[in-house]
Amino acid sequence: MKIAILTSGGDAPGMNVAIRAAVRYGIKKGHEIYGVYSGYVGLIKGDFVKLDHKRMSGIISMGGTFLKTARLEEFKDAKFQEKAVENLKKKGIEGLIVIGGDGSYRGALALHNLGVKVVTIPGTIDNDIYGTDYTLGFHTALDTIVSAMDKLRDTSVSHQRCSIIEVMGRNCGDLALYAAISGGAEILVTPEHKLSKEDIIASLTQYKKEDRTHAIVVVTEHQMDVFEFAKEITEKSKFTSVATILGYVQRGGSPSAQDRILGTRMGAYAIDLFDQKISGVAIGIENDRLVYLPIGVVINNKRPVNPLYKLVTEVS
Ligand SMILES: Nc1ncnc2c1ncn2[C@@H]1O[C@H](COP(=O)(O)OP(=O)(O)OP(=O)(O)O)[C@@H](O)[C@H]1O
Ligand SMILES: O=P(O)(O)OC[C@H]1O[C@](O)(CO)[C@@H](O)[C@@H]1O
Ligand SMILES: [Mg+2]
Repeated sequence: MKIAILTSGGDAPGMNVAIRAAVRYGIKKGHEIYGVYSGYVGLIKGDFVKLDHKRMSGIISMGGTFLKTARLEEFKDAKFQEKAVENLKKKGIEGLIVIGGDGSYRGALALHNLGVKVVTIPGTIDNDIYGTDYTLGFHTALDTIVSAMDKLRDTSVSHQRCSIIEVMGRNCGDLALYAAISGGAEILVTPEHKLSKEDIIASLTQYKKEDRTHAIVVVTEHQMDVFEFAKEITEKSKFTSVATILGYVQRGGSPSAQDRILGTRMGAYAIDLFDQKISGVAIGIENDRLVYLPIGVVINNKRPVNPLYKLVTEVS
């Protein structure tokens, strides 16, 4: 069978690993594997490249995605989706592996509904996809955040400051939550765990009275203007505060061993699913076992609130 593979949405460390596994395992299983450049952009342009074992050499340790990625608003339009199907048909490609986040999954479902055999792999640092404990790239991004937090802690302690750290995650607080636990943050603000500014300032005022030398506040993006809030904390709590937005550094870097294993397992599993004539599904990992669910189910469900939230308050 001819199978194409693309990466879409924000890049995530581990995407290359999943491509590598799907290509090498897929070829061993007798398939022809094609890469599509720049996600859905390449699909509507017919920008395909045949991939072989050798082309995968060396990419296991590379961050980003060698196939490039894109966000393409127009892909919500049926006209462009039909063009993509036409281009796949022209090449005789029957199967498509989409590696991306929830938005990319919507495009994948549209293609599945138009008759393409699609399997999706959760590739996003945000960990915001239903039906999987972890998305590919989440753990590497988390490691990057924790290493930055350790550095920020050093300077916070030296200057006896409060450090506010804004991390990515879009509408999901998992990066902030796991970072708060791993980096020993005092306060955590996420979409699932909102705290009022007054409550945060009251806690920091109390910490200052207790003579704590520093404090770390981790905040998911889009929750507040962290620079303005740092000024407000400094004025009201007397705990001198500085804000750092970690930004795109969180999306880059060599995938962690954990993401390499996850990417390899998921890439190979996608091929196994095609071989079992299963498609229209999203791959996930639950309790360390590979699983799959219909893409529509994954898109239409929200992840339950993470039970780890309890831990943050208990150990801060
Ligand atoms: N409803 C939809 N129908 C068809 N295609 C869609 C739809 N929503 C999103 N897409 C396609 O998927 C692309 C990626 O979506 P989005 O920007 O939400 O990123 P993502 O895949 O969720 O990844 P991340 O959140 O990690 O950046 C969009 O630019 C668009 O091309
Ligand atoms: O690259 P862009 O389009 O600015 O996207 C940023 C968004 O992408 C993500 O990094 C996920 O890939 C989110 O955490 C963030 O909100
Ligand atoms: Mg998304």
